[in-house]
Amino acid sequence: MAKDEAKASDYSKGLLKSEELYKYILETSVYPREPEPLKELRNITHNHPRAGMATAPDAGQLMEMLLNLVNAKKTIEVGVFTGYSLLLTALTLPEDGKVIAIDVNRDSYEIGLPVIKKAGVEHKIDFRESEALPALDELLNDKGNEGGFDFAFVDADKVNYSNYHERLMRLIKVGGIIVYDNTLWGGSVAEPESDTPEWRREVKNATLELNKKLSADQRVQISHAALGDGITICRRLY
Ligand SMILES: C[S@@+](CC[C@H](N)C(=O)[O-])C[C@H]1O[C@@H](n2cnc3c(N)ncnc32)[C@H](O)[C@@H]1O
Repeated sequence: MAKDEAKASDYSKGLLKSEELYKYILETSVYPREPEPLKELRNITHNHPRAGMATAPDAGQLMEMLLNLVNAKKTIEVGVFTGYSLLLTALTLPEDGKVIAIDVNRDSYEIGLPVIKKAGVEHKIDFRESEALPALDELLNDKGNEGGFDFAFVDADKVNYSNYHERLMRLIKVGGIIVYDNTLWGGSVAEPESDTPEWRREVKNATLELNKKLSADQRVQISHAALGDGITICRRLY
């Protein structure tokens, strides 16, 4: 199989009406423009038993554009795994840009680290092995960090997204962007309770709550996009 041919597992996150359509998007618009280091990291991650956790490449492509649109220089990432979205961020930031990357698990970050080093962008990454809540609170302890970030990407434990939102709303500047991943949770948000297996329900309910909260939050402009597993883009208005 050619390196850029979409693999069966690439479709699992797609919320489109057919796998063919998702394959078409990936092969026409995403893979041909995906930087080489990201391809390499995606291929390494493909063999990981939890490969499905990596950010979908089509969502990544939009994220790259958003980073560019806000001229992001200082960003926060919550949930790194092997580093697909982190490497994408580091490649997009200017030479003097910085991403604070938070994850409880350093081991998976180290799987992608050789690719990050080879790409020459490790100096832009401040990796913090920590639970996200205390790490964000630590950032907030320094008043100078309030409104000090241009962009945040949240892709960790879904049940805490509401808590992350309140902290990130203080850390992100007015006009800055927060992106939440998995806000359609495999499509389960729109299915009857009885169709959702027990193990998915806690996150489904947390996602339903988050989506209502973001919709009602007048401090942000939002776009709930059916990309990857669903992403919600929030732009801080005040
Ligand atoms: C879906 S993966 C992130 C995928 C990543 N964005 C990528 O592109 O590959 C979720 C990550 O969140 C981390 N995580 C889960 N709960 C966390 C928490 N409470 N605080 C910090 N990280 C957490 C996990 O260790 C895991 O690496």
